[in-house]
Amino acid sequence: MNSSLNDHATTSAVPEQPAHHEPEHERAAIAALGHELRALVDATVRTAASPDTLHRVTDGVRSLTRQLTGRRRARAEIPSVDEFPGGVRMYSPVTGAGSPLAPPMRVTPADGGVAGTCVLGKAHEGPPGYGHGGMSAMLLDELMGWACVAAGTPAMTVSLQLRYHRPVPLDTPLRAFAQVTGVEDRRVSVGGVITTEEDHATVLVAADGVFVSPDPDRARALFPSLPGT
Ligand SMILES: CCCCCCCCCCCCCC(=O)SCCNC(=O)CCNC(=O)[C@H](O)C(C)(C)COP(=O)(O)OP(=O)(O)OC[C@H]1O[C@@H](n2cnc3c(N)ncnc32)[C@H](O)[C@@H]1OP(=O)(O)O
Repeated sequence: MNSSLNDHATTSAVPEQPAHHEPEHERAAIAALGHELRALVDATVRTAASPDTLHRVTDGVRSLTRQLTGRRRARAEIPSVDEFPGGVRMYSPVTGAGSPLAPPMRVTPADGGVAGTCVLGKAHEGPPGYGHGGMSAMLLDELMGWACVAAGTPAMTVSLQLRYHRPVPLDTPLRAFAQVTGVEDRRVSVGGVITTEEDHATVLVAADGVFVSPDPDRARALFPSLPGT
């Protein structure tokens, strides 16, 4: 596993003369835009600005969107800056430093599995002040996928069972942990939990999942642009 997955998450400086086709420079630029877009999303869901202001900002955002021109990636295309499976995914909605949707969660190896740290904001809200249950599921699903990669068996979720013990607080450092608990041929059993960073003993959400590694023919069909498939 590439443990530097999210080292780009906090990068905010764009080189003055980015060297094109250098992945690290591209990733820094992607992460810088992702960072600003997440700030925009956060400001958008927290603001109490007047309708006039919202209309003015809408016009500004529309003109910015028009600047993202050029070739668009095809549906199943893997970005050149990514390392799939098992490495950097710049636009992952969970870990991607370039995603306006991602917290983004930082993944590192830990205690026989993988740990993920992040803070959920107002954009991830379910009950007022707490995280959406679907966000918890998404964090755990992704991290459990990373646990499969770390165990040497990249695999896809076929079932995910969640138990919500306590609400997950917003604006609070969180820690998720996932580990493989069993492997039977292509079937991988994985467990995961979410706690706060402050209190690892109080489980907020627990998950049990079954993941299956696609056989080579299925992998080729699902991911035609994956080198080696
Ligand atoms: C190159 C590989 C890359 C993979 C990397 C992924 C990275 C993901 C990134 C992370 C993103 C985060 C994560 C995400 O978001 S992953 C996205 C959400 N998940 C999906 O989209 C997966 C959708 N499902 C499928 O495409 C297929 O089911 C796959 C391809 C996974 C397996 O299709 P296959 O045709 O092989 O199987 P099946 O579907 O007929 O049946 C499944 C059933 O069979 C059991 N079973 C099957 N085989 C074995 C076996 N050998 N030994 C023991 N048991 C086996 C299996 O447990 C299940 O049991 P049950 O239902 O009866 O209880």
